[in-house]
Amino acid sequence: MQVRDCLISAPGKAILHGEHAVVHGKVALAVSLNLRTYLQLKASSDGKVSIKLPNIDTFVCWELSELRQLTPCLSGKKEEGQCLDPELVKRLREFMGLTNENLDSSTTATLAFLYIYLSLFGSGEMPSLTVCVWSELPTGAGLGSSAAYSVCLAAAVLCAIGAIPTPLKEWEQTARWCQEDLELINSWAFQAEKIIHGNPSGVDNAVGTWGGMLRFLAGKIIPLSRVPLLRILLTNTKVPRSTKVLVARVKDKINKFPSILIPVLDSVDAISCTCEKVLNEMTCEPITGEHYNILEELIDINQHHLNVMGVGHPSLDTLCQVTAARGLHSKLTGAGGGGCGITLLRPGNPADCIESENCSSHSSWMTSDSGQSLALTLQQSIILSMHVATVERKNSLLQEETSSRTRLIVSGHLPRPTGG
Ligand SMILES: Nc1ncnc2c1ncn2[C@@H]1O[C@H](COP(=O)(O)OP(=O)(O)OP(=O)(O)O)[C@@H](O)[C@H]1O
Ligand SMILES: C[C@@](O)(CCO)CC(=O)[O-]
Ligand SMILES: [Mg+2]
Repeated sequence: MQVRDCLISAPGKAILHGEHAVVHGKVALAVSLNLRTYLQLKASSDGKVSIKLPNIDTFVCWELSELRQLTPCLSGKKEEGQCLDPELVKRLREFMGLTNENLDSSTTATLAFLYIYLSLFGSGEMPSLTVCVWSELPTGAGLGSSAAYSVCLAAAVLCAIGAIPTPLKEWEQTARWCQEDLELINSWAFQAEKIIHGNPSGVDNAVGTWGGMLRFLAGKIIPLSRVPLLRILLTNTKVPRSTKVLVARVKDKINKFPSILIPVLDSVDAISCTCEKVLNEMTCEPITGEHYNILEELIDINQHHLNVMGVGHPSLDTLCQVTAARGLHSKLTGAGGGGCGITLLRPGNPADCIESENCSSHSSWMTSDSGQSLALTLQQSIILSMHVATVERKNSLLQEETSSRTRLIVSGHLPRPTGG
């Protein structure tokens, strides 16, 4: 079987409010970034299936004959991807020789790939192909790298089996899928996220699939079309962490202290709803300092709640302290435990004042892989701007590499990963 080559791209995301609470049925507000993951699928004729994941130093190749042995248990359903097939997961784990639950980056990404490949191709003729995925997103830093990876995988394999069209015409720069196709992509991406996260809410893959800013509640996705211009500083503490571990930690805490933690989750829900209301007001009436006061207080309260849930980290505390000393308010974004934080900037706060300040006294808190100090690392902070105007909504999941018009624009740069 020969599949069609394709190039897919999906965005990362930042969560403004609602991380972790969203896993327990509460509201989250999230927005896509113009930092993206790219996937190239190429047909091959060597009787092998290969994956190249340069960001995580993973290069694996299987004979088709090996993979065929894993297929008899498959139901071959391509219409939906809501529940993981436990039998296939078990076989894959045995095939890969996995015994424990907490897997490294490479194993998790490989497992997610094999799950999607075998679920979708397993009931028919299995094609020989090479998949290469590379990303502008830092891996495991709270910006939805796993979801962007999952969305790309799902879209590419669905295209390859012909379950969704390859809508790209020669003269078009970007491809669009209809709502039904996007829902199918999202549902399979959700499965891949389950392999990576254990118990994801689905918010990250929804943003990766649809882009823009959205409100997410118990699987329901509501695009937010009226959003004011906000500038948000995004800072990577570079402290590695795993979303799966953090989500499990919060669940344990809720089970241990339900009467204490459930009100915290309800409060986070109220924060997301209040934030949404204020953002909406800011598009209808002149923006005042009071709007910013409320947004800042919501950030502070939520950060305290996230600490109570046990997903803070000293590096994030330092981010909050360093920015508070400059009158700015920060919280973690994504799963926490390290990773990235967001800082709300008021219109008068020039970002360069933050970068140019002498931060050497904090040189130990955000030491990067190469031993750079905070002063240097802060230059790797990036400013996000949410656009006021509702630009024409484009699918943020593209089939060709072009700049997409998502609603959160990153100016400045995170380092591009090597090997991409
Ligand atoms: N570019 C990539 N190539 C291959 N695998 C990737 C890539 N990006 C992410 N992954 C997979 O996703 C895992 C990281 O997912 P994780 O959910 O822990 O972090 P995140 O998605 O970046 O943050 P958050 O879930 O808080 O937004 C990696 O360990 C790897 O398995
Ligand atoms: C921590 C979490 O709420 C957000 C991770 O970006 C997990 C999830 O919603 O799946
Ligand atoms: Mg993730």
